[in-house]
Amino acid sequence: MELRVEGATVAYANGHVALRDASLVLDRPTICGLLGVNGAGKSSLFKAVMGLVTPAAGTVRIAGESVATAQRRNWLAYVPQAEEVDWAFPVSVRDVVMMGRYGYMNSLRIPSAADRRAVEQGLARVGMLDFADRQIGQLSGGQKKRVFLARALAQDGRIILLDEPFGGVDVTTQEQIVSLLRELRAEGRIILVSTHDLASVPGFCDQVALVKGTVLAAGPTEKVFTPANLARAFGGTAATQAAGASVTLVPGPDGAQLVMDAEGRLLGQLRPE
Ligand SMILES: Nc1ncnc2c1ncn2[C@@H]1O[C@H](COP(=O)(O)OP(=O)(O)OP(=O)(O)O)[C@@H](O)[C@H]1O
Repeated sequence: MELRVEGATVAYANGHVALRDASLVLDRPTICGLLGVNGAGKSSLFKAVMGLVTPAAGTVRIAGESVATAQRRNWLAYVPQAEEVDWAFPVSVRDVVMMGRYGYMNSLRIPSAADRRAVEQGLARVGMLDFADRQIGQLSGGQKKRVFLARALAQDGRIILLDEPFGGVDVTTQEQIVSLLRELRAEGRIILVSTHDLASVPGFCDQVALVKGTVLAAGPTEKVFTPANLARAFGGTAATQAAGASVTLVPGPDGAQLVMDAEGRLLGQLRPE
C-alpha cells in the first residue's frame, strides 16, 4: 500500500485556501502523526485523501490509483472528528459499524453472513460488543470513538485516517486505541492520525507530518519531531515558557527526554551524555 499526496492545494467554496502545495508520501506500514494547530489544514488533508474535497491543484494517488478507485476497492477508512457526526441520528452502534460494510454490498444493502461477522469482530476488537444495540447518542465520548474505529475495522481499510481520536478520551481508552493502531500497522496498514496530544507522539508514531497551511516537514519521528520543527508548526515561543512551569519528561527519540508543559507543548529536549 502507498499513499502519495503531491502538491495538493485545497480551497473551499468561499475562496479560503486551507492547504497549499502539500505533499506527503507514506509507502510502508506506519503510524504517522499529523500535527498542527487548529485550522492548520489537517482535516482538509484528510478530506482530500478521502475524496470529500477535490484538490484545486496537485494529486492524491493510492497504490498508484485514483481516490475514486481506492474508494471502490474499500481501501480507505475514515474515523471522523466527533463534531462531524450527527449523534441524534437514530441508529444503533451495530448499524454504524455495518456502514463500514456498505462498500461490499449490492444496492439493496442486505448484509451477508460475512458482513455480520466483520461487524461483530470489529465491535469485539474495540470492546464494544455489549453496546451493539445502543443508540449511538447514548455513549460516552471514548465509546463513540471506539464505535467509529470498529467501523473502520469492519471495512478492512488498508489506509486508515483518524481525525483526533484522543480528544476527550481517558488514558486507558487512549492506550487501548494506541495498541489497536499498532496491531493494524503490524497487519500492513497505513495509519494517519491527527492529534493535538504532542506528548504521546514519540511513544506511538513512527513518522510525523507537521502541517501549517501546507506540510512543513514529514518523515521519521526522530528526524522531524524536533523542537525547531515544532516551533515552526506551533509558534516560536514554546522554548521560552520553561521558567516556573510544571513540566513532564517524555521519552523521546534516541534516548532523549522531551520536556513538555502541562498542555503537551514541547519546551525542549534533554540529550543523554
Ligand atoms: N468547508 C469549509 N469552508 C471554508 N473554509 C473551511 C472549510 N473547512 C475548513 N475551512 C478552513 O480551512 C482551514 C483549515 O481547516 P481544517 O479543518 O483543515 O484544519 P484542522 O487543522 O483540521 O483544524 P482542527 O485542529 O481545528 O481540526 C481553516 O482556516 C478553516 O476555517
